[in-house]
Amino acid sequence: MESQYTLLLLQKIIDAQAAPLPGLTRRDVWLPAVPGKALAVIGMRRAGKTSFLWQLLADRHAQGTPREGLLYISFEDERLAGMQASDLDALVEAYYRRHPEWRDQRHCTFFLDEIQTVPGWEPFARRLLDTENIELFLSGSSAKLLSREVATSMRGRALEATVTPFSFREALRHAGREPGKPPGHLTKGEQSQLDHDLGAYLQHGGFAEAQGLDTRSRSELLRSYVDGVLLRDVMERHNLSQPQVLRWLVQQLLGNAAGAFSINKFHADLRSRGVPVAKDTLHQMLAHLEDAFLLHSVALATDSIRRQQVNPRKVYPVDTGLIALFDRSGKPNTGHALEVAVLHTLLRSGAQVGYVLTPAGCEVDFHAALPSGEQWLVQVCLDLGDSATLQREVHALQDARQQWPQARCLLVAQQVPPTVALPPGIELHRASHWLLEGRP
Ligand SMILES: Nc1ncnc2c1ncn2[C@@H]1O[C@H](COP(=O)(O)OP(=O)(O)OP(=O)(O)O)[C@@H](O)[C@H]1O
Repeated sequence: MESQYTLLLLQKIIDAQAAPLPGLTRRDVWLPAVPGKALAVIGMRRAGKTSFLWQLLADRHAQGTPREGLLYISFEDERLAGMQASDLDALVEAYYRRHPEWRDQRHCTFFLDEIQTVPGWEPFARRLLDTENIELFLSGSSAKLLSREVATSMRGRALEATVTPFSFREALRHAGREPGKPPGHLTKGEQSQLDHDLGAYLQHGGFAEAQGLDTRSRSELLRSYVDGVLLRDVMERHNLSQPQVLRWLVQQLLGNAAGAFSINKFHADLRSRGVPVAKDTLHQMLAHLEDAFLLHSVALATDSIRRQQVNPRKVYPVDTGLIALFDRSGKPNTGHALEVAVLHTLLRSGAQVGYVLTPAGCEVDFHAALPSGEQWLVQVCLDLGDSATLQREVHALQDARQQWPQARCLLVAQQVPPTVALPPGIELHRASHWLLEGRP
């Protein structure tokens, strides 16, 4: 079917297929392997979704699919403004006009970026899967291509892969310093470089564009990312009218990264200052911030829904680099940054994560239920140098283990003393190794 966009789409196809493959840092994103489904690549703005689509395309090419069988199209193009769902068929027509040999017998792959700019694109995407034998990867701005909406609108025909800022290993790879051997085999000099790199990663975070920037430029960049989320992904998208309340909320949440947050307390505080806002609005704002991937909240690990509801959630930013933006102490908050990095490592491995508060009042940072069925109790600690700290952390793990006797107990510490006596069943891991490996 001809459309006013056919010629333009044809030109975009020719240009995209002639473009050299970008030299990107390889991402270790987990992909669900379910044939016949579209894969929606989601994540916070600037986390690297488009780049990851290109990685997937390059992988297909390396595995033998010629470039003609791989089509990347970005709909974020002012010349396509006004395109409607009915015009999307023109894309398939333009593609087959250029590559008639792929129409019948071959299995081509489309990478549709910023697809959400075409209203009503979902039936088109479903049809590509069902009738055209086209494998489909989708990505879009987190403001519009929200995970649960993709799931609903694609009627179960799409699965998701989440792209986060670089992990520690990916950040090292980006800098050309990924160790080529297991961390346990590093020389003293290599280990000391790795520890130094970890310190930098915890401060600077993993956004690709923030790597290697000086402090002031990095703050400006990360602030612009956060502003983009607040303005476009939350305020504009959800038609909210209290920008200042949203800013206070974010300051409160991220100024206390890895801390417990109570909407009730925050609401009471605003009321006492004469700010009229409904508690429900605050709950919604928090949910929108999570949907936009700016932060992740962790509930108490328990089977009791009631206990989960009455206990506050702990809130973690998507990236350690954001901590310094909101911290008012003026000192680098490395302890919290390490907790954030450990949490994201657990989440990347597909774990369900909660925090632990034992009946005796001991706290353990994370209980992680892994897809394999394994359970871990993870205590994160900066420095285990003094024996009182060590004893306290070990005691908390032992106490928590009474609730989860099957769980492995891990102490993950940035500074590990050369010799340390631990009771049976408690494993000690150097943070730089644990984050590098992604699992013990
Ligand atoms: N794997 C990577 N290697 C090198 N640079 C990267 C990588 N991933 C992202 N970047 C850089 O980070 C920036 C943002 O990446 P990208 O456009 O892929 O993110 P996005 O999530 O699609 O952004 P948006 O939310 O704006 O659509 C770009 O400048 C890109 O070059």
